[in-house]
Amino acid sequence: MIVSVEGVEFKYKSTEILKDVKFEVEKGEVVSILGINGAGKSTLIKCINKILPPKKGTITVENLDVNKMDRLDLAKKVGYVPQRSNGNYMTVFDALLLGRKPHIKWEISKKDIEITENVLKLLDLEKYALRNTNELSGGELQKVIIGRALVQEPKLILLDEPTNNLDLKNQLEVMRILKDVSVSQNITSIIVMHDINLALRYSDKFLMLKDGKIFAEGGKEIINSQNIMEVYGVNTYVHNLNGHLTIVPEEGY
Ligand SMILES: Nc1ncnc2c1ncn2[C@@H]1O[C@H](COP(=O)(O)OP(=O)(O)OP(=O)(O)O)[C@@H](O)[C@H]1O
Repeated sequence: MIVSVEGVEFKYKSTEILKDVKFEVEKGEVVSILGINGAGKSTLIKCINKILPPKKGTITVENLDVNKMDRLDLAKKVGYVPQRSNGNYMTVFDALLLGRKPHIKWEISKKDIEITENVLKLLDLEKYALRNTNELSGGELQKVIIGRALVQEPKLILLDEPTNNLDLKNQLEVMRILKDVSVSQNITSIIVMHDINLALRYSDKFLMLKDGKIFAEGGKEIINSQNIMEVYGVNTYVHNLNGHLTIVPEEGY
């Protein structure tokens, strides 16, 4: 087990967002968090990354209590891709290299450069290496931010709607890369997703969040018409298309 969330509660002022959230994630799993807008998905992954402090409960990563870890130690284990990012006057290469920061002691090593170059290649960003990040399209920038999390060589990556800005090919590519690193490097991903079909294709496990609680948790079997109705309020058919489970909303849902 890499992540354990136990009895987590979170409030923004007096508004309760997360109520007794409890789940575990195994090493190397790709996990999608599903739920309607405002369900608390981003809040949950921000709690795991210690950006927000839960009011109650415990979150551990590799059996260490996140709340007791310092930022640097946490950054060696956990990468985070936020919902929105801005570019700046830093080049793509330097923005990726920044992901090595938690590992750099005195100066940048050959290994740091090598890892950065590998991720540049993996995400097909080589042609942008020397361009400033404020001169990229939204999708290109999104890939750089995902790349920076990979350069960090974390055990766990938390991603908040990572495919949002991406065209179809890049959506598939990013999800495939997350799946590949989960298999080849045992890196775990917890991904907030709105596209249920994309989630179905690449995830091992699903967490459906409703009213601040885990409504359903498990494999593909929990992505069924009944649960989708309960969580999203939409009538759907579940089809098996060439071996891929596919959710199709009913006419007039
Ligand atoms: N800084 C904040 N202060 C007060 N309320 C907030 C704050 N951030 C989020 N909220 C509220 O908390 C609730 C959960 O927000 P959160 O961003 O976690 O939802 P989400 O499931 O990620 O939504 P989406 O799918 O729209 O991104 C929402 O009702 C939101 O309006």
